[in-house]
Amino acid sequence: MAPWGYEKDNGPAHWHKDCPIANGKNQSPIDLINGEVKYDSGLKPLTAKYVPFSDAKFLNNGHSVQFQPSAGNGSELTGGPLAVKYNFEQFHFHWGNNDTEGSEHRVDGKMYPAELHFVHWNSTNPSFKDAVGSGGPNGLAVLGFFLKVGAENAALKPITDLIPKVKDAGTSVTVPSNFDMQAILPATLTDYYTYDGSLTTPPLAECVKWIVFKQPLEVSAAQMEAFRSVINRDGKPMGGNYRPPCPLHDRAVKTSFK
Ligand SMILES: COc1ccc([C@H]2OC(=S)NC2=O)c(OC)c1
Ligand SMILES: [Zn+2]
Repeated sequence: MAPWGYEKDNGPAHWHKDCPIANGKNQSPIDLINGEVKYDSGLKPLTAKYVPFSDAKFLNNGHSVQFQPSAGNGSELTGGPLAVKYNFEQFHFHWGNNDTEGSEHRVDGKMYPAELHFVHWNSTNPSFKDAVGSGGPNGLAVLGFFLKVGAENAALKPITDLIPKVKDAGTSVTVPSNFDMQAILPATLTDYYTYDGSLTTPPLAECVKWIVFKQPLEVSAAQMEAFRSVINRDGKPMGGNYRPPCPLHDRAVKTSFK
């Protein structure tokens, strides 16, 4: 099989050939159906502490654009549905070629123009890679933020301004050390959906505690156009780099809100 992608000949319907777990019972993304979720009063507040990065890269890996600090930077996530501390690893995006599509998760069937994933790994593992392979849904904790078109996102501007420098697959650029990642997050990390799921691209490992926020972040039309100018490893626009929803099977989706 050609390396996996999102085209007709290598897209999500083909992934099971190299990754049989694609047809597993804990796959992501899913459609978050409000009539089927259950409020869980036991969910604690989430705390994310992102410390300034000395050397971080913004890169085009052929299927997304990704912010990646050097390992062991000390940024961490605790609370919510998480039993232990998780270390920040990277954040990246999924988006569409128009405003009606692009997010991986959906809410009552609605897609947003993009979705931002903040990736963290369970600190009881020696590394991110070990956490991915640790088995069970507590290896990674991924915060999912929907993006909708509106006001310019000043916190994401230092990143979206770098996009022209990573237009082509395999390119990367150093991120200015004054980039404040904490500013991207809403002031309080409340109102989220949480469920056990997987990576949304190969290897599709079922190692993710998902935390998807109900309130979308806003980005400007110009910022969305910046994402749509990115080219993938096949030399085509990267937009459309989202997996369609997977069956819920017998999983429960809990909410921190009524
Ligand atoms: C080996 O590391 C990986 C591999 C794939 C993914 C995909 O799974 C989700 S979620 N988004 C993705 O693009 C990943 O993200 C955490 C990390
Ligand atoms: Zn992702």
